Amino acid sequence: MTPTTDSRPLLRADAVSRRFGGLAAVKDVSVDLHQGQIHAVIGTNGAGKSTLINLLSGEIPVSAGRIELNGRDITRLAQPRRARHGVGRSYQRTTIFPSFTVLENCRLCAQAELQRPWALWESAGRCNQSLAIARQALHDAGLSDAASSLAGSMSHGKKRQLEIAMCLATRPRVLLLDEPLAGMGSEETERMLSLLESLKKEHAILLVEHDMDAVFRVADRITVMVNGTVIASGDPESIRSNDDVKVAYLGTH
Ligand SMILES: Nc1ncnc2c1ncn2[C@@H]1O[C@H](COP(=O)(O)OP(=O)(O)OP(=O)(O)O)[C@@H](O)[C@H]1O
Repeated sequence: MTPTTDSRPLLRADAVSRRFGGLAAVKDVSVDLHQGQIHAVIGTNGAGKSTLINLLSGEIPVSAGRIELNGRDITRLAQPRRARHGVGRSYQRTTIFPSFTVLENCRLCAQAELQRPWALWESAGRCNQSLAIARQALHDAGLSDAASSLAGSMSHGKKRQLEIAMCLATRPRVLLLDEPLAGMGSEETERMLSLLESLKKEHAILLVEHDMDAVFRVADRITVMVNGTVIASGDPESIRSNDDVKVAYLGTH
């Protein structure tokens, strides 16, 4: 069920901006992420979408604006602390450890979140808590059957699924997903879209994605960025019929 917009957002960005020298990569952008919703951010190359994710995840600091998680100001928290408070992210490029098994990849993420860095390399069997979390993450990401496969030997689509599982192993409440469908075939895309639909029940999801068919199918809300600014935000129907969006992004009148 899609929540009403007056329910409290899990993550809220209020007029965030980020400059790189003379370039305003993100300008006064506000977005709300609610549990039960997929909020897609679309825009042309260089529009500022990945920078926005980096600002929300804490990878880079804002130049201006405020970010709240569940009503709490997290603007000044660095990425590791935001992650511990429930902000998880995936990256545009695959970030798995290819020579480890699928389960080990997830266990390392779970262990990092449990803050036992001194135990990072101990055998999986001895670390029951992180192992249980990792197995749950694999289950939620639909990868239980691949637990003992070498991560590097899997298909591109399964690797992207593993990245989601690794993110889930940090037990986030918010998922910031940067192009999870990139490079996928149609079958892999379908599997990922079903996964996103099931994950939104328990999470607030921000989806940056270039595959417009997919975005318009799964998004509950869409924000359109051009040159660092938001030109439109609303439900998919209102975005599809928005004249500014048609001209600036979809390329039609
Ligand atoms: N670390 C950085 N230093 C300087 N400029 C940057 C940095 N990161 C991003 N930019 C610039 O900020 C602008 C926005 O980049 P960003 O990667 O956020 O766009 P995007 O919408 O994610 O693009 P794409 O769809 O191609 O991934 C671009 O002009 C980019 O060159």
